[in-house]
Amino acid sequence: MSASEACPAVEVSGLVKRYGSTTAVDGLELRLARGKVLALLGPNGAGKTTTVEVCEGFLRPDAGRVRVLGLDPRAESDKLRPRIGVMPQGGGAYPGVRAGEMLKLVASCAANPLDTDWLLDVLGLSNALRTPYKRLSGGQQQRLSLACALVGRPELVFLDEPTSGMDPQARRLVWNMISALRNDGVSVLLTTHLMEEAESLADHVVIVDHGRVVAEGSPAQLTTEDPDTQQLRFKARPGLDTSLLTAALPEGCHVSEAALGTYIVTGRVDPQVVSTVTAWCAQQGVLAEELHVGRRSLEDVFLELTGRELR
Ligand SMILES: Nc1ncnc2c1ncn2[C@@H]1O[C@H](COP(=O)(O)OP(=O)(O)OP(=O)(O)O)[C@@H](O)[C@H]1O
Repeated sequence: MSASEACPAVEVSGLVKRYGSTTAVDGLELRLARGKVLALLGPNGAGKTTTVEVCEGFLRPDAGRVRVLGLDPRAESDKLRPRIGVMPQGGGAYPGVRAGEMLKLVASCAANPLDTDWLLDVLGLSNALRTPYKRLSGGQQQRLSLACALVGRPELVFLDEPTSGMDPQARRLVWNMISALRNDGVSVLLTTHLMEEAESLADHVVIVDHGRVVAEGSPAQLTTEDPDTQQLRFKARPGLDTSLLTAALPEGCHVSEAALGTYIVTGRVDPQVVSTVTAWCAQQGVLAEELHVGRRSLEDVFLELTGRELR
């Protein structure tokens, strides 16, 4: 294994990036191992795109050290560019260019490109070959952008919100492609607002807020299977007095109405707790529906760490 193959795909330490008086990234640390998928999560404005654009070499950091495939993305961009694929947020193409031409143009810059017809077919774009970029639907533009990121057989791809604006079919197709890339040993750094996307694709999840890492780990580590942090979720009529139910449960259990008519019991959820909850609901004359016992979802963890208020 050569020295550059041994190094992580992405290594970021102490990254700071400011726009005037706004500190978009504030001492961020990140490490993506080779052949793995890392999902960067965070509320709007948390600094995800800025971080990705620094890694891609498009932005100059104000402080910190960034290495991508062992290279400095700005000083060594000529060496790096042929080895990475970039899918920017919101596409980015000359509006009049036809989809097929666009992909062929990008392919012509690669030493050993994938077959463009095959790639367009796989991404369901064969019928849009001659369609100008501006006339493609949002989801088609996203898929073309993904094709452009992949056509040069990159070792590492940056995907900034790859499935935003896609219908469920296209989203699943892209998820399968990302899994296939990982199986082929390609490293993937993606940003997303879809917890399901991060949970099902990522080996490593990094949650950022205000430009800093607030939590990281595998999806399983973040949602932890510790019995003390399991939860029971159920639906029932909105407005139940959760303090009364909490009082009926063993010490350490707590009930909250997380959303209108959705209740969450946290603590050590054992058979006795389930039985107490259903009996208490029966006493109130309400049916506990969609009762589910399990670990916290990634969304629960995300909201706990970053709060519920809008950004
Ligand atoms: N070119 C710019 N000029 C000034 N401020 C900027 C610029 N780009 C980003 N910012 C600010 O930097 C902060 C981080 O933005 P960034 O786009 O990195 O966040 P994000 O996590 O990718 O957000 P989103 O989820 O909404 O895409 C925000 O406060 C944003 O307004």
